Amino acid sequence: MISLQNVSRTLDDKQVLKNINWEIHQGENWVLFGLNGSGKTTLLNIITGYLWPTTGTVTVLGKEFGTYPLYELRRQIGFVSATVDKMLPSYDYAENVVLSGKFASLGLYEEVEQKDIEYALSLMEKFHCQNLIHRPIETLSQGQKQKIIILRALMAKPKLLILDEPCAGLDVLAREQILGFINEIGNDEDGPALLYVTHHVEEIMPAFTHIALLKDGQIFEKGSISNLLNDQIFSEFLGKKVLIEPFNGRNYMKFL
Ligand SMILES: Nc1ncnc2c1ncn2[C@@H]1O[C@H](COP(=O)(O)OP(=O)(O)OP(=O)(O)O)[C@@H](O)[C@H]1O
Repeated sequence: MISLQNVSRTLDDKQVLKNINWEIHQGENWVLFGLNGSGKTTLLNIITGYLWPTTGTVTVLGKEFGTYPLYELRRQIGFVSATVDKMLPSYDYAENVVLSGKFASLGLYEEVEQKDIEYALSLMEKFHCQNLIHRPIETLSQGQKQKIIILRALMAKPKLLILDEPCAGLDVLAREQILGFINEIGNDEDGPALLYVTHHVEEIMPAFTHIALLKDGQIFEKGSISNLLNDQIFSEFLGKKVLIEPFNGRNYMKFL
């Protein structure tokens, strides 16, 4: 799905990413875990083709960057961040925003086909959002808006869905709702591979299989969550003694 080989990136004389080697295969759901300033955004910008690496090669969905039209690739990659909701058309209905994912717009400005409408509604039903049908966006809670934005990304049937801190700014209840929602998408056999960016251990849901720990622009460790999500690795990664406590399929971190 994604292959980064010896990827480095310099911005204004600062080496922001250093020699990143990372492979994401079909059937894997990854967490990209890093503290502020570790290089997560820069890495995502490289994966989505908005930034070019200074050195190294990037292959996404089997296509090496530079050899294939980027807009074709981007259509197959869904992207959700915490800030997209600010751009939502407030008077439009939720289902129209979902539908607009087909056209890579945020509201509906194009002619739609019946089959697209049916697919949008089926997505809303499949992921338990039928109660949001016919609701103007301005009447939705922050968590409900985020669900609509995620469904909008699914509308284009992406092979890869990147979720860049999608729970940032949500209250604890809305966050739990969204995490459950994302977990369901991650468990869906017909769904896209997920790449979830966070710096919160408790957001790592059971559907995630792998984790890459990014520190100072370098991959500190990467591999299966069962091997890496533990006291020793996280204490070394953070440079502070921490305890990772599993509970009910999730993990919680405490500083000692
Ligand atoms: N245009 C730029 N010029 C110089 N340095 C930059 C530039 N953009 C980012 N950086 C630096 O590169 C490092 C990585 O930034 P990046 O935004 O990728 O990190 P991040 O992990 O996404 O951080 P956060 O979680 O705070 O958003 C930071 O130290 C940042 O200050």
